[in-house]
Amino acid sequence: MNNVATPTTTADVVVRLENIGLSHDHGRSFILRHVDLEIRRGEFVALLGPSGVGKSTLLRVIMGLMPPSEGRVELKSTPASVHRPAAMVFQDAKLMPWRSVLRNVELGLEGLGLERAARRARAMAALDLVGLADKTNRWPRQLSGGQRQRVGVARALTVEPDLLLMDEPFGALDAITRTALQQELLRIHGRTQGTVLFVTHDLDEALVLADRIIILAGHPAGLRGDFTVGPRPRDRTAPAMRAMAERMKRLIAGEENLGADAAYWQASEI
Ligand SMILES: Nc1ncnc2c1ncn2[C@@H]1O[C@H](COP(=O)(O)OP(=O)(O)OP(=O)(O)O)[C@@H](O)[C@H]1O
Repeated sequence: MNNVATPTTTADVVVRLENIGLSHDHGRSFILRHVDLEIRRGEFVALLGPSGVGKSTLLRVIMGLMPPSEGRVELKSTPASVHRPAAMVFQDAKLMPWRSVLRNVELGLEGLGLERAARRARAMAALDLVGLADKTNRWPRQLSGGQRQRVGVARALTVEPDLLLMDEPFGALDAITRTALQQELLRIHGRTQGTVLFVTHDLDEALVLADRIIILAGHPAGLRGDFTVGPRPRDRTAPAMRAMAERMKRLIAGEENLGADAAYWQASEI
C-alpha cells in the first residue's frame, strides 16, 4: 500500500476543522482534541468510531450547535444556500406529532422567506425523493419507524443543504429497513451529489455507504485514520477490502495509530 495524499483545492473544501478541542469541564479534561479535517464538495464521508468516543459531539460542533473549546470550524456555503449551509438528521427523526408528514418536511423551509406554494413544492419533491409522495397527509404516528426516518431525511434534504450531517440515522432500525434506506440514501446522493458526513459505529455500514472513512478513536478522541474506499459495487470479501477493514478495527481499538492524515488508501488499490 502506498500512502498518497489526495490533492485538495481550497475551492472544493466544504468543511474545515482546525485543531478542534472540546471540553465539558473548562479544560480539565477533553472529549476531542487536535481534530483537523477537510471535507470536499460531493464527498460521502463516514465518521466511524466506538460508542461514546465523541462522534455526535463532533457533529454538533460542525453544525454549530456546540461551540468548540479550542480551534476553528469553517463551513463554506455556496451563494444559493447561504441561509442553510448545513442540515442534520438525528438518531430518531424528531418529528412533530401534531404536524402532517408534509408539514413536518416544510418545517425545514420555514424562515427561508419562501412563498407557501414554493415551500410546498420543495417539500413534495423531497418526499418524492425518499419514496413517500403518497404519505404526505399522514400523521407521524401513522408511519413505521423507517418511514419516520425517511421524513427526517426529506426534511433535511428539502433545504438543499451544502452539507448533510447524519448522526446514526438508521441505528434503531431493523436490518431489512436499514439496508433499504442505505440504498435509498446512496441513490439520492448519486442524484444530488451533495456532501454527506455520516456518523456510524458500524464498520459494515461505513463500507457500504462511504467514499471515505475517517476513524475517531482514543481519549481524548482524535482522527486516527483516513481511508478512501473503492468504487461500487464493492466486494467486501476481497482480500484488500478485508485487510482495510481489519486495519480500521485495529485503529478503532487503539492498537494502531496512523495520525490524522498519514494514510489515504487510494480507490485503485482496493
Ligand atoms: N454534557 C456533557 N458533560 C460531560 N460529558 C458529556 C456531555 N455530553 C456528552 N458527554 C460525554 O462525551 C462523550 C462523547 O459523547 P458522544 O455522544 O459524542 O459519543 P458518540 O461517539 O456519539 O457515542 P454513540 O455512538 O454511543 O452515540 C461520552 O463519553 C459522553 O459521556
